[in-house]
Amino acid sequence: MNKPRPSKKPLQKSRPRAPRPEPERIVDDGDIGMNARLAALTLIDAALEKRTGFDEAVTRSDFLSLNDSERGFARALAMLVLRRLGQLDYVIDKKTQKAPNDGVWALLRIGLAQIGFMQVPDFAAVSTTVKLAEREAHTRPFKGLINAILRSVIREGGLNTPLPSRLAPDWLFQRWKAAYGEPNAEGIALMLTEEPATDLTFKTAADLERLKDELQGTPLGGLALRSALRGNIAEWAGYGQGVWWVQDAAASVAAGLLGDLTGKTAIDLCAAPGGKALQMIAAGGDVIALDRSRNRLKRVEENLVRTGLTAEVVMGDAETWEDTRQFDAVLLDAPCSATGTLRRQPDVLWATRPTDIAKLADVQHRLLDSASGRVKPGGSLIYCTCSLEREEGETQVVAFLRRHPDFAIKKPDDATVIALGVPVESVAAQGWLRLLPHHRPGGQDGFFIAHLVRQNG
Ligand SMILES: C[S@@+](CC[C@H](N)C(=O)[O-])C[C@H]1O[C@@H](n2cnc3c(N)ncnc32)[C@H](O)[C@@H]1O
Repeated sequence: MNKPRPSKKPLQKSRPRAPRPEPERIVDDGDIGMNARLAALTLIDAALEKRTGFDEAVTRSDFLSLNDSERGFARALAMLVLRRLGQLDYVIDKKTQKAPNDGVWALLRIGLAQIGFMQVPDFAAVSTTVKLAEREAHTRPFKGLINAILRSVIREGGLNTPLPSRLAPDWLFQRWKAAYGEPNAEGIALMLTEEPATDLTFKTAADLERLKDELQGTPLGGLALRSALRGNIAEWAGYGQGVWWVQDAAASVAAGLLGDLTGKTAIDLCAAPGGKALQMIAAGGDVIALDRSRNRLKRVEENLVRTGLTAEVVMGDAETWEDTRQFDAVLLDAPCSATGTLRRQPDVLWATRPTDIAKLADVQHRLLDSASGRVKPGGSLIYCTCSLEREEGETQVVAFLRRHPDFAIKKPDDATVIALGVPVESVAAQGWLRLLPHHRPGGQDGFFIAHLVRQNG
């Protein structure tokens, strides 16, 4: 099993224990049982193995053969472990003299997560974890140890909270510290433990105004609204009418920078599932939504049908797509490490390796070069990634401007920043936006966004 657990090095001093957080919504007194917990262990293993591991594991037949409540519980437990991995590993590290084997470590993680953060009675969390330990030869001898550790945490009233630097993978924390300074790195790492709210982007301001109370929403600027609702979004007001779609507030800024696109042509070169393309259409643009993934393009089609918006949908590779048209607006929301989505995808954060960032930066470089040729003179190129890594943002744009002196950065003016609800600390002196997850109260996806304009002539 591939796991980023800490070594037995001297521990940092812990902070005072935080109040016990709100438990997850799924309740289990042990009835959901062993299958769900075994499935959670499998999901966690898969998630730590590779970046797409979690998403693949939830579509496998063994997972799908579970009943609804087992699947729900397994998913919630696995996600919770991944969100709290740094904290859980910190506690296990503190409670053990010698690092236990991988199987014992994995069981302790799920046992502690249930005790610390789920509405599972403590006795059920302990007994199911011990029963799982009985099943395997390499964990059976450690039943007593598991029982003792879980009970000691219960006696202490919950889990100790480590310093923020222990919440995220150390190598990423060190990068963030080097890029943005320690307080920002800590702010980012703390966001990992937050369950994000659902942000919606509206077709029109009138729709947002009409539905904001029913959706228990807080307007975030532009056409974005943060809803306090939970549960099935298909049952929320306005979903059936297609007047909004789910999109993080920070993500909505990228297309928002293009403003009114009436009478203009636009292309989203990496369009699926379509959030930014829908925004460009709603802003009046004549839009092409291009993506190389047939499956993901189905989501674009579904979103277009539901919202009643229209675009030319094209399956193709943005780098090599042979089409000589040039556009008033080109949006490149490039494939990236997605470290900025840590609140929504903690699994991706733990499975990312430094080599992934270098490989993705190379792809982004090529996509940017190709995208530049598709911009009309005087037109706009929006480059964005939901990554916190400079190689996928700042460094990329600085190098691009050196290769393409016919482009310049357009810094958003104050009125645009205010209208789109961009936190002021997210606007860099160089003119690009570096939206960090903790810049917005309640959090947001981390994004890098640059508006590049091709000079005329
Ligand atoms: C970050 S997502 C895009 C999100 C989208 N812009 C939105 O707002 O909903 C990146 C997308 O890029 C697509 N992609 C990756 N490499 C590509 C390529 N070379 N050409 C076209 N699409 C690509 C992926 O299939 C994925 O759908």
